[in-house]
Amino acid sequence: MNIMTEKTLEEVVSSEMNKPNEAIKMRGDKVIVHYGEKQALFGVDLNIREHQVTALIGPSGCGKSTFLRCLNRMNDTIDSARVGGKITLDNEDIYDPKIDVVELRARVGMVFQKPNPFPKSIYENVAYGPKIHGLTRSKAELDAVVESSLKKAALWNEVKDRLTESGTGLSGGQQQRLCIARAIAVSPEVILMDEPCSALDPIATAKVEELIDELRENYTIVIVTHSMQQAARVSQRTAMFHLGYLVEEGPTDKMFTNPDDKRTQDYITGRFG
Ligand SMILES: Nc1ncnc2c1ncn2[C@@H]1O[C@H](COP(=O)(O)OP(=O)(O)OP(=O)(O)O)[C@@H](O)[C@H]1O
Repeated sequence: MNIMTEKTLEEVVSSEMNKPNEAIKMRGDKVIVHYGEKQALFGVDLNIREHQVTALIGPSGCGKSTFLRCLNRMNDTIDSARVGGKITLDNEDIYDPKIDVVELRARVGMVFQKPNPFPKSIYENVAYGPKIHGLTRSKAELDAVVESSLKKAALWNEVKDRLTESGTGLSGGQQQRLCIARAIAVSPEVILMDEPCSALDPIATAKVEELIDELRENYTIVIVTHSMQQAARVSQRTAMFHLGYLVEEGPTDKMFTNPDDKRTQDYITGRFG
């Protein structure tokens, strides 16, 4: 009898632990993008789950970066780009005219393919965002934000004695973690990463991948990657794009072992792309 009760409890606990986090942080609804006459996305419906890493995969030119840039309105900076459909953050339409784009980009931060620290000190690179957003009231508070952001980006120990040195003097992998610290410093809710490891060597890549896994606890992450191994290592959900369409989306382990669509199967096994 006791054994039965224990087993039932164990089952309950285990099913609770294995329950996927269903909270939707961002919702893409029939997202369409044109660059001038050329259509790059054809009605993409894709939800981004909170505290999960979503990997966007697919052959070159399929629209992964275009979709990623829609999520914090970076496409606004491209003159020819027109975005249609609807994208929400916590159920709020991010293309609503009332939305302050600067504030949106603080909530939905971005890390680019090539590390792009400002030609300023390591300290200033991280302090810049909190300063312009008025997030801190004293030098001591700003120091604390810089330190905690560098710690969260797993860079503090390597730079704590050289905060006044230029950010551009760091190694590529350190520069990318500095850019992640810079994004974290304004307390984003979502971090977009566009091939963040493509300019890094395998050791720096492993560090950034480890970091991505740790960041998931506090942030929602969307990453564009060409590396199937990377998608499999860091993400919980994977979305496969092809020729501007979302082919399918699902749990990463399923997408890599038993995808529904032949195009996903062909892509992950290297038959095209
Ligand atoms: N700024 C732009 N102006 C015009 N066309 C663009 C622009 N950016 C992207 N495109 C086009 O939109 C389509 C999708 O490009 P996008 O960069 O989103 O694809 P991707 O899947 O991220 O590719 P890659 O893996 O090569 O980075 C491509 O046909 C591309 O040529």
